[in-house]
Amino acid sequence: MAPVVVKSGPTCAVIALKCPNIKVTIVDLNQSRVDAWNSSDFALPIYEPGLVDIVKACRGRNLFFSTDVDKGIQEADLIFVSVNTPTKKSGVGAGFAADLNYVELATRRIAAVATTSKIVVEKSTVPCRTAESMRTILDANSKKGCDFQILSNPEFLAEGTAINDLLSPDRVLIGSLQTPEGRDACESLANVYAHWVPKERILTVGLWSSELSKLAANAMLAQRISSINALSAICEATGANIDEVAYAVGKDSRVGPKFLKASVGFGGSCFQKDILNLVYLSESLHLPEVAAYWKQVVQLNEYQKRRFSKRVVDTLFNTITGKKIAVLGFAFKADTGDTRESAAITLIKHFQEERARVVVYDPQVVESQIWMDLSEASPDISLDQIKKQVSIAPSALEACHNAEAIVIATEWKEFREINWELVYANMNKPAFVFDGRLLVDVEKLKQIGFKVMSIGRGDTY
Ligand SMILES: NC(=O)C1=CN([C@@H]2O[C@H](COP(=O)(O)OP(=O)(O)OC[C@H]3O[C@@H](n4cnc5c(N)ncnc54)[C@H](O)[C@@H]3O)[C@@H](O)[C@H]2O)C=CC1
Ligand SMILES: O=C(O)[C@H]1O[C@H](OP(=O)(O)OP(=O)(O)OC[C@H]2O[C@@H](n3ccc(=O)[nH]c3=O)[C@H](O)[C@@H]2O)[C@H](O)[C@@H](O)[C@@H]1O
Repeated sequence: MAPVVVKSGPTCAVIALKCPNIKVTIVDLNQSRVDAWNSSDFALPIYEPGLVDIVKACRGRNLFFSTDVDKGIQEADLIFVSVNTPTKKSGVGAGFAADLNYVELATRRIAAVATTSKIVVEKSTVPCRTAESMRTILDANSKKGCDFQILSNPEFLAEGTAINDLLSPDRVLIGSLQTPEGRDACESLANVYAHWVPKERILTVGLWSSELSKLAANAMLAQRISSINALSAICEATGANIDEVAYAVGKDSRVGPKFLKASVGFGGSCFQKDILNLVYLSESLHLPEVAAYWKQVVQLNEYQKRRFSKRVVDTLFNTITGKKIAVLGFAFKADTGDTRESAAITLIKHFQEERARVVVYDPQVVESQIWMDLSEASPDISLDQIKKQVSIAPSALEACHNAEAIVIATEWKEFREINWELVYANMNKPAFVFDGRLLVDVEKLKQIGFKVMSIGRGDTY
């Protein structure tokens, strides 16, 4: 069997690793990304722990990367469509609905060039019933004798832990039409995963349930973070400690301990996008109360970021104008170079508005990405103007030099291991640490002399 993949590097690299008898070709229109996947020094387009070893083991054996989309489609029996589905920026549903243009274009291309029957797998996160639109396009445009079966197979990996998530998934979900042909297609895909995933973890359901389950899973994960972040505000006002509250609540097996870490706000390319998508779906279905419920998860997240920035300003004697603030971390979480919807972008924008001087350090995010994100966040300000206020440091130590305050925006492990005595010696006094990730040892830093403010702790100053 020869699946071809429209994008989705980590997933398909793991399929190639675990299924040496399957030829996997990842096709992407983006030449520079494909060049990076094929680069001789394995400088891959994304940073993901463990990925490079898999690509080293499989590339050229049964894993190939190409921009020749048409050839990839023609050779494949199984096609994963994993193109981007961002939030629409204009037109009907702008700011909420998913932009399905890339999915539609990829589907039309499959219909146009396929000369044999295929199983087309919807891997992108999409609104409920998108598979129906894909089937309509394929049926209306296919050649005689070409039959297309559409499956939904949502991706549940998280960035930074993608390889582990893929190697030992909690579940693999496959949705299909409940027709004999639909069930056969479902079994073919299940057989691919069965190379390494225990059978009881491969769940097969109807198409629409599968599509909705993906949005539901992300919405419920993000809802837990907004719930704990809402409680963090109460902790700060009362002297309770959010880590202790999360621990106590998470011990109830009905709640569970995961995804209860209070933070400066969730980021990443999917949580906000997928919840807004769910909000739009609910509104389209004339369910305004349901829409309002999910919308609040995103609104609370915005509030959390604003609340944190305000606490910085309030604590620094109500003004940060001209003060140097070191922002440690720019990625939306640790162990990734991805910055999409990162809380750091919003915080820096707030600090810019207060006319502070900001120095950023992140161990993985490249400089050009930081400048691009900050420019996009402040479209009315030129990059030259931004660079007068913001600079990028090559290490955490240098970022903190002569700063009045440190803001921890990403939970990189190396920030836990900083030489805090040295950092303190080189800072202006009083030296403040604002921990947006509950990362530092508060007591240790206080002993050194720092004034420490943690999310969800009112007693740490
Ligand atoms: N990034 C993640 O960790 C996860 C992403 N997802 C979902 O997977 C989908 C893809 O997400 P990302 O990989 O983050 O997006 P991305 O924006 O990083 O990559 C999408 C790629 O698709 C390519 N592309 C677009 N149209 C194409 C076409 N017609 N033919 C060939 N290539 C085409 C683009 O050049 C781009 O490189 C989204 O629906 C997202 O919600 C789901 C779970 C996890
Ligand atoms: O659809 C997707 O794209 C993916 O979205 C998330 O994965 P991801 O965004 O990569 O990373 P998460 O670990 O979920 O973190 C998201 C954000 O929440 C924050 N977070 C996470 C957990 C927590 O307890 N507290 C918290 O603030 C993280 O720092 C990060 O900013 C989901 O966890 C994946 O299951 C899903 O496949």
